[in-house]
Amino acid sequence: MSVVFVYAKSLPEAWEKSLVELAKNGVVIDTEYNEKSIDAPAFIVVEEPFSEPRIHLKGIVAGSLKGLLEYVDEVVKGVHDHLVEKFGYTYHERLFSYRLPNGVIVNQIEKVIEKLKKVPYTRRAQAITWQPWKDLETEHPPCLQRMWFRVVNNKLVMHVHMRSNDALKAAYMNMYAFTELQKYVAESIGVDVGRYIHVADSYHVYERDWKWFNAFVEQIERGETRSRWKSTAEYMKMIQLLKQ
Ligand SMILES: O=c1ccn([C@H]2C[C@H](O)[C@@H](COP(=O)(O)O)O2)c(=O)[nH]1
Repeated sequence: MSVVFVYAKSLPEAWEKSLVELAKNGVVIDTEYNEKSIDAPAFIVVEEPFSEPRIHLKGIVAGSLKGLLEYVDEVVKGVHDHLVEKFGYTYHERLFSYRLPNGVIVNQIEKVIEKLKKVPYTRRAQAITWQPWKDLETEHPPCLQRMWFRVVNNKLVMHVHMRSNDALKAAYMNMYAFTELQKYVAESIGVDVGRYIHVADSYHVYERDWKWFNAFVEQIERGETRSRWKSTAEYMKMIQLLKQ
């Protein structure tokens, strides 16, 4: 079946398994960037997203090792929201200050936290990014579409829905940052972090990356990539060493 379905304990395990499944089950589909991609819908379950090791060094495709932390600050703290005019959107801006065409601004995450504090089992705690009055026309519409939250057994569960996700060059960093947002919401409610589910309508790898994608998948299957899994403490130490 041409779908990616993954069940894993940790983030590095989930990401690796998703790439193996995509290589096996993906189909070749054209893209709007004049090149082909290998593509499948993906459903990725991460049972304990904060279990260690949580870092996959190969998943950090950001120019620098600390780029992962900068991306977390962008998504959770909004450090790049001042650049929205230039880039069209940031996830933090859409989630924490979603601007309606009439100028009204909605802090969806604050509302999610309020709702879950009142009714932990509500099915209505969600935040969206899509703004059809402009995203249907803009050049770079957001890939993240919706985040859904619920408290189950005193843990905060989060489901994330993306319309499009670069499996090789973005998915790990997306999942890492989104689970940091999950932790932020969990802490605001006063519960632990629970299961994370990542859904992508199109989970893909571009043709230009196929060579190293296939090589990486072979390395995963031979068990050679475990040395790239690091605990958060090890990762922080690596960043400190680079600073010196
Ligand atoms: O958070 C993001 C933002 C972008 N992309 C990737 C997915 C696609 O490869 C590309 C956007 O292209 P379109 O789907 O808009 O054509 O960027 C991600 O994977 N995650």
